[in-house]
Amino acid sequence: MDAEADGGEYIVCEGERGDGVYFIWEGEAEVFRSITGDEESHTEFQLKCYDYFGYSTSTYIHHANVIALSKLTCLVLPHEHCSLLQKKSIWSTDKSLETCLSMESILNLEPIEVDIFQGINLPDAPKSERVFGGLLIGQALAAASKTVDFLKVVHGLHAYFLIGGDFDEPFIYEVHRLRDGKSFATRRVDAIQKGNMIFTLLASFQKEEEGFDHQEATMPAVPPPGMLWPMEEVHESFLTNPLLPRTYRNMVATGKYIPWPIEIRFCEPSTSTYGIKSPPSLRYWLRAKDKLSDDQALHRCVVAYASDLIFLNVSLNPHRRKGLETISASLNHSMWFHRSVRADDWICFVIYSPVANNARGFVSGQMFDRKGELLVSLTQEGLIRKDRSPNPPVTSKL
Ligand SMILES: CCCCCCCCCCCCCC(=O)SCCNC(=O)CCNC(=O)[C@H](O)C(C)(C)COP(=O)(O)OP(=O)(O)OC[C@H]1O[C@@H](n2cnc3c(N)ncnc32)[C@H](O)[C@@H]1OP(=O)(O)O
Repeated sequence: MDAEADGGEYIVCEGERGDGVYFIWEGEAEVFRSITGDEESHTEFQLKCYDYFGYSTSTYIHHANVIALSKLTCLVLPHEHCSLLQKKSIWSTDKSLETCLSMESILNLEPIEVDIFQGINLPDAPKSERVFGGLLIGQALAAASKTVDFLKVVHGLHAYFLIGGDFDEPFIYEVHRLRDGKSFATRRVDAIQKGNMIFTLLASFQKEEEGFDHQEATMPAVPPPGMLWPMEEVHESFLTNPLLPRTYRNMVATGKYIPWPIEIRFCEPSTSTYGIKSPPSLRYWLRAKDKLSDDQALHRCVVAYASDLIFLNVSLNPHRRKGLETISASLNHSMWFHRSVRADDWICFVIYSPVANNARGFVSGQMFDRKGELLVSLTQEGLIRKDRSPNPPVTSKL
């Protein structure tokens, strides 16, 4: 909506309830406050084109009068739409994000001190037995990104998971500025809980630069995501699938299913649930469920988060058999970003495990966009063991 006034007319009056934020589109105005009653008044300053005033919430009362000095046109953003003015990006620490489970809320960090940030495991986020490694990678990378010149984006990262995290304690991310060069910048981020370093990440950032270009890797021929089942439907089918043990089906039926913020579509039916041996490879499409703001740093953090979801367990495929219970935990994780990514568009994750030995599985992966361009290369090494106890309680060592 807009508001108009001629020279000398009041556009807002002191003591009146504010109805939104006013942006001056044309003309000039004067701000003044009454000092005692109506007689004395006191000019504060003048407003010109593109200046703005007013309040974004309906409870505020104007503390000054605004009078048009000439013909004045203001565009008014009513307070009920003022949330549009809030930034939606990992650079914002908007508290309202905590109410909905979007990727931006999961990666949201609170600045505590210079180069120190705090992240949490949202209570309503999906959980497994351990604090999800991808959460630590995504939040630590977000912390590092906040300390780097915005023209530089992450191109490589290497992380180590040192101790299992505690779901109920905040993660404190300490960023160490190792180097700031003209083209590159390097950061180390340590994640601390109760005084213990649980995770550490090294990340290198680079400015965009013209250079040599080739791609030998080719995306395998896979069905497009639109032709494949959403994970939710696969999950529902477990309830009635007679191939699955009854105990497993009961667990699916009674367990609370919390949808992931990442949508996943397997390119071929996954047999891992059935306890059947299969080759050490997997291909699936993934993307963030929510639309993300255009912030390349955010997109890379979301891809980093998602990359740890279904990766290491591919190394268990050739060892699966009925009744075999396993424990697994990511030990380290490396990523190389070759190109810009859009985490809210489909990405094909092609995983292969060339070796497992000494209770460690090794996986390597490639992520392609829908055109077949290689976006990211990844590797991970993780602990894979036969479970010694039927239901091992995984507790934090902090
Ligand atoms: C989108 C939604 C996301 C959220 C949903 C996610 C779902 C998807 C999930 C995706 C998941 C993605 C992947 C992720 O996110 S995994 C999460 C990220 N990774 C980690 O948290 C690993 C952190 N690192 C460590 O915990 C340590 O470095 C480890 C443990 C690796 C080594 O440290 P250490 O050298 O000290 O270890 P240890 O060898 O002495 O053993 C440690 C303990 O384990 C017991 N133990 C040993 N062997 C067995 C056995 N065979 N059966 C049963 N228990 C066994 C053993 O008794 C001992 O306990 P205790 O005696 O000390 O009490």
